Amino acid sequence: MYKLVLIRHGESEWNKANLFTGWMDADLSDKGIQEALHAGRLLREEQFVFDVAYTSYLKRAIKTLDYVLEEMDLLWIPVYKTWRLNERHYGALQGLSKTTTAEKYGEEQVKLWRRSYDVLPPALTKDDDRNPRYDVKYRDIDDAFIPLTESLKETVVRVRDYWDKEISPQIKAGKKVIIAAHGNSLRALIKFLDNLSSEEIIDVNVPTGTPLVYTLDDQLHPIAKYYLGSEQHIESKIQEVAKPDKIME
Ligand SMILES: Cc1ccc(S(=O)(=O)Nc2cc3c(c(O)c2O)C(=O)c2ccccc2C3=O)cc1
Repeated sequence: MYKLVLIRHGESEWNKANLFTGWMDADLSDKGIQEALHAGRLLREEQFVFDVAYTSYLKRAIKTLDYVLEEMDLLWIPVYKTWRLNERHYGALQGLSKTTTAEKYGEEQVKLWRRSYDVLPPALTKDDDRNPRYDVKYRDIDDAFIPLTESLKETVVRVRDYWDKEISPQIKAGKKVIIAAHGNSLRALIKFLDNLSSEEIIDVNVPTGTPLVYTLDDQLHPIAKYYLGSEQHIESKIQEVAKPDKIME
């Protein structure tokens, strides 16, 4: 049996402004920093220990992990950063507000996108300065892997690829793993971990800054999972992300 801990980054400045973020590298808000510190304290109090950590190339997840590991006095463990754990790419919606999105694309289109698993938002054009190709973080990545838009379906493919090749062998080797990532990259992981359909995953929404603890069997199938924290705290975090105008990223 193995334990695996997942944590969605704390609130970012763009979450606070309610803007589509995706691969834009928004920083944590003060509230997001406090969420990360609180998660680290909870994990320390429950005497969790990790041997290795994974996160994305985006600072809101990297810093969440850093604050958690600092609270646990585990800044010394290996941390692997990968674009494959990045948030879902929202294409040309990145940077838009709820009002602008509805004005530009209409309420009906927004309703369709919200409940879809494989519908692509409008793509960035190659010359758009938001194209990850122009970001030094992704300079070593083949053009074929650089997204100009993604649906959750594409996010599942890249997250599963990394899970199968890098993370699951470490867990099977007995390493205690924590993954700090994003709303949709964690939904992608949960989809195949829990063997959920593309309809079931639409309603899954991971609270921010709240450790999700999995117990996995020898084949890495979930036996149990629970959120760490007081019942009241967990309920309030679940309510926070359940609000209809909160994007799941
Ligand atoms: C920045 C922002 C835009 C729209 C909203 S919303 O109140 O309409 N709720 C909403 C909207 C969406 C989404 C959503 O979860 C949501 O709550 C999406 O998941 C989504 C996924 C891919 C493309 C578009 C969307 C989407 O427009 C909230 C915040």
